Amino acid sequence: MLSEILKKETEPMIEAIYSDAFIQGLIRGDIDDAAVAHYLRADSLYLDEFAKLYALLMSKTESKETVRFLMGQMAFLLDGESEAHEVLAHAINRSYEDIIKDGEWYPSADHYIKHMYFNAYTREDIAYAISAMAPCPYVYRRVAQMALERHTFDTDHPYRRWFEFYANDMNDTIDVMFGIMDDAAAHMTEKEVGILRKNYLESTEHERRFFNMAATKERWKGADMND
Ligand SMILES: Cc1ncc(CN)c(N)n1
Repeated sequence: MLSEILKKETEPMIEAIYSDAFIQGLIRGDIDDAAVAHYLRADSLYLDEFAKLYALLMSKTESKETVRFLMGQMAFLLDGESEAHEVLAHAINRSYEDIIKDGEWYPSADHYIKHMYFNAYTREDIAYAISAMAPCPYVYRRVAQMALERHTFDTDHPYRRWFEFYANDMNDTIDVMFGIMDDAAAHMTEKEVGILRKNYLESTEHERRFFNMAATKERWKGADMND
């Protein structure tokens, strides 16, 4: 099945994400506060758009079951992940609202969301957009599982609940997304399946870039000229 192949194929990239500065900083608990704030500013914008992508896909499917899933995901995103974000804001002793009020589309986040929108707007079958979106829950679940398997977090560890949230709350989302991709792949040509695969691999790389963007506090070069 396509999803099983992709899970295996992306495991080295997910190991790399796990070893990179952002996740390791969360695990050690000594990540730079400014990197966490940078991540939250980008991620609040990213999740708002991710929710709107579901709305866009709703208009493209005939399946009521898929519409129900998409609606549930929208509600979850508009509200649900705030729990994970609150953990990060609390760890750096700042209010979430205060951190995100000057959110910006930093380059890597900007590139990532446009990859998803491109697939949602230019292709009729929602499986293409879903293949670009599925690494979003999958990478976080896998990274969180790795962290919880490999480390014992003290109960008062500032980021423990962030890992627990993503290790546990993504299962239904991932199953449905992989189901949509696998069903589509079963009747697609080899070339079309190749696009699903490429979308998925690129998004996994985008996930890595997104964390590194926060760790390095990436900005547009032109933005410095206004400082
Ligand atoms: C960039 C990104 N990717 C994934 C997730 C987890 N839904 C997230 N919050 N942000």
